[in-house]
Amino acid sequence: MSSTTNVLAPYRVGILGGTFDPIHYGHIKPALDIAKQLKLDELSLMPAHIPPHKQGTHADAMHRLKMTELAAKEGASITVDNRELTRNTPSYTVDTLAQIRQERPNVQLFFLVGMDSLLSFTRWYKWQEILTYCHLVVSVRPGYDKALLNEQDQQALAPYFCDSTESLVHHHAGKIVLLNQPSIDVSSTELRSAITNNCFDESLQPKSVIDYIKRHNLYR
Ligand SMILES: Nc1ncnc2c1ncn2[C@@H]1O[C@H](COP(=O)(O)OP(=O)(O)OP(=O)(O)O)[C@@H](O)[C@H]1O
Ligand SMILES: O=C(O)c1ccc[n+]([C@@H]2O[C@H](COP(=O)([O-])O)[C@@H](O)[C@H]2O)c1
Repeated sequence: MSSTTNVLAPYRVGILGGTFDPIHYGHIKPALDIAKQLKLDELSLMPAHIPPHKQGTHADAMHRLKMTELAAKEGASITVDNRELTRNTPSYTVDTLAQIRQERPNVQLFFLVGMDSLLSFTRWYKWQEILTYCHLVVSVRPGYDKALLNEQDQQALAPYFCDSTESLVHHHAGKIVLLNQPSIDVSSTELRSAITNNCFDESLQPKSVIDYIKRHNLYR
């Protein structure tokens, strides 16, 4: 480490929450790109037990966790945080981040989401409180665009948007930053329907996850 770097930079922790039903490269690759771009010290994948905005899940939590653990091996520095699986209430991000913040008061937290999540963010439970714990990092996702935010949401979110990743160092939390990494056109919904038809694609999911799905006959 040079004498001028990192002396004042806070320790940076990135968290990608998701249903991961199943996990795919649209989750992992943008997260790894963001980790590099933002020089994150840690990156964790956090499977949701009861995703607040979804009508249930397809594979049970234990399978989603196992697939997430396999996918985490795709990046040397990725870990899995299973804390939400220990709660039997909706996996509200605000509760999770409040807990993490209590455990680690001094780290800078970055909650990673895709653009589709930004479009619904003002409907998340206590969304303003979420931004007191973390920065929100939004990755591009085919089919979704910031321009699709309605007028009311644009106004609500405007004070939080931040143009440069460099300036994030000056804020402990509370900024929303949009990053422009290569996009990956895949969703768990599309994969589930392909798997039902016995179609698997190693360009969209790690082979280890595909093998797990086959072994446990998931999504049939
Ligand atoms: N292809 C993608 N590119 C960028 N972000 C993505 C992509 N797929 C998912 N994400 C983001 O990852 C997080 C978890 O997504 P989730 O597990 O719901 O996957 P999904 O593919 O959207 O699932 P489903 O199709 O079942 O709704 C969300 O913040 C979502 O915006
Ligand atoms: O807290 C909320 O109200 C909330 C609403 C929607 C999604 N989330 C979180 O956002 C992450 C991605 O959710 P999903 O449904 O796209 O898999 C996951 O960690 C969810 O718990 C959280």
